[in-house]
Amino acid sequence: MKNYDAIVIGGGPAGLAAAYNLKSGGKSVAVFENDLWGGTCPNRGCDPKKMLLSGVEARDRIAQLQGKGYSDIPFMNWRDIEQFKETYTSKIPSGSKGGLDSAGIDTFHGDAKFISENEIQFDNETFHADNFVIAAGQHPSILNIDGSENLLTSNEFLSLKQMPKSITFIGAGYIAFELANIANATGAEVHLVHHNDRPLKAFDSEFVDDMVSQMKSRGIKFHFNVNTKQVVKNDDGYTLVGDDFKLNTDLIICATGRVPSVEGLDLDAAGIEYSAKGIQVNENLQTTNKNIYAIGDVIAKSEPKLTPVAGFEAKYATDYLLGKTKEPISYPAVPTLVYGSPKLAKVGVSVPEAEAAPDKYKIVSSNLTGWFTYYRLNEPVAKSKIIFDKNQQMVGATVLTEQADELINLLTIAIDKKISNAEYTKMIMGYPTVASDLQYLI
Ligand SMILES: Cc1cc2nc3c(=O)[nH]c(=O)nc-3n(C[C@H](O)[C@H](O)[C@H](O)COP(=O)(O)OP(=O)(O)OC[C@H]3O[C@@H](n4cnc5c(N)ncnc54)[C@H](O)[C@@H]3O)c2cc1C
Ligand SMILES: NC(=O)c1ccc[n+]([C@@H]2O[C@H](COP(=O)([O-])OP(=O)(O)OC[C@H]3O[C@@H](n4cnc5c(N)ncnc54)[C@H](O)[C@@H]3O)[C@@H](O)[C@H]2O)c1
Repeated sequence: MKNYDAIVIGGGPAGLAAAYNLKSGGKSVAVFENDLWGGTCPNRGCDPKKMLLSGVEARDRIAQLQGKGYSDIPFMNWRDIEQFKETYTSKIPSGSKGGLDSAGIDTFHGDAKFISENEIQFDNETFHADNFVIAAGQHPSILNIDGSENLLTSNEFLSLKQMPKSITFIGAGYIAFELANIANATGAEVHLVHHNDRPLKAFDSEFVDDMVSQMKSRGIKFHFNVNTKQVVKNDDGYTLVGDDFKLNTDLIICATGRVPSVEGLDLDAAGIEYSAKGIQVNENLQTTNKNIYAIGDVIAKSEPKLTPVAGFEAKYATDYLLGKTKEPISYPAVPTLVYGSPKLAKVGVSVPEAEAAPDKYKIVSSNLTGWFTYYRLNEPVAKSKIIFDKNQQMVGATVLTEQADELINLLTIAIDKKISNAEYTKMIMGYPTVASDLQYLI
């Protein structure tokens, strides 16, 4: 039997951050990973996606400057950019494991399962620990339909060796929008099939409609209110079948959500309760077994399932475990972003929330296309909705622009640190930039 102070299950952003914090807190630590060291974000999520987006952004810039210095819109060469992405992702697993080795954290690769409240079994050996941290993340869900074996997921899309002539995404959430936009920049025929007519349902519908219009203008074909019933393989691709709907396509990516990776862990043996939404945790991120914590995408929570949230929870849970805090977890404002063309982002109080409580909130809508920062890039759409409380303090924002990824972070700082307009104007920002515009937004 092997003994550790703490065992972490999952070597993604949450698990790695937890392991390092526990080790630097003086604990003996082991991490178990059953797939790629580094987890979803750097191997099959945020980072490879955003590397591919670099090419889309370059193309968008050129497209916006037609007749203003440029006269052709090049397609993105998929094989080249995919290989560029690979130069980054191929080093992640060894780099992630190497970091743990150098820190003196033991690593084990393969499947482990709980056999009691404080033991797991791995390779016919029993491992005991005083505490466990479960950070097993999520994996893509696949529709339960006839022909589901013909569906691929974001995992395979991000490493396709060749972009097919036509590609179809089922779903209209973050993944479908982001990957459809990338495929479109290569010149592929792109379809997006959705079971209702409310894509990106967590976002302001007016801005989503603008984003859909932009993507349509680039040639992406949206098929709303189509309930996918079956996928049939044929000689030269697949047919997606819905009620009164048929679509022939070369490849189909299922992007209908992600599910917690709990199967195989035998959580019941450790007294840990969970549901289809994830592992149940309390305000200290303890599971129903108080010695076992769960963090990151694998937990059932209302906060968005994102890398920085996973890291925040890892720091909190392990600080709590180390006795560094006794407070319940308290999340700061969490920005969320859809990396399309343009990018859509929100933080804090949402537009529907503000609309439902006009006595509490004021919404200031701005068309930013004429503002210098956006005008110089000739952005076709750039808009913001900033939400203020009764004290004129900004409490929420939704923005739609190519530069939303930078803008939303500045707005997040202002919301989180309660920076007023008067305070902001006391600072000097580099000009002309997204940051220097902020004094006119908040
Ligand atoms: C296509 C895509 C794009 C994304 N883009 C963004 C983005 O732009 N920004 C953002 O913030 N977030 C993004 N995300 C979400 C982000 O990747 C996750 O929120 C983040 O990776 C969560 O970290 P985690 O450590 O909780 O889980 P993961 O990163 O999923 O890590 C969990 C690890 O546990 C391992 N594991 C699972 N079961 C076991 C087991 N039984 N034993 C041992 N190991 C196990 C898994 O193999 C995995 O390595 C994206 C996700 C996807 C899929
Ligand atoms: N930029 C980012 O931060 C980013 C990017 C990608 C993924 N992520 C993370 O990954 C998670 C999963 O992303 P996702 O896009 O798979 O999930 P999602 O929950 O954002 O979207 C799933 C979509 O599939 C639709 N859907 C469900 N069942 C369907 C069906 N039967 N037919 C057609 N459509 C159906 C849903 O209505 C929804 O629009 C996100 O919630 C987020 O946490 C984040």
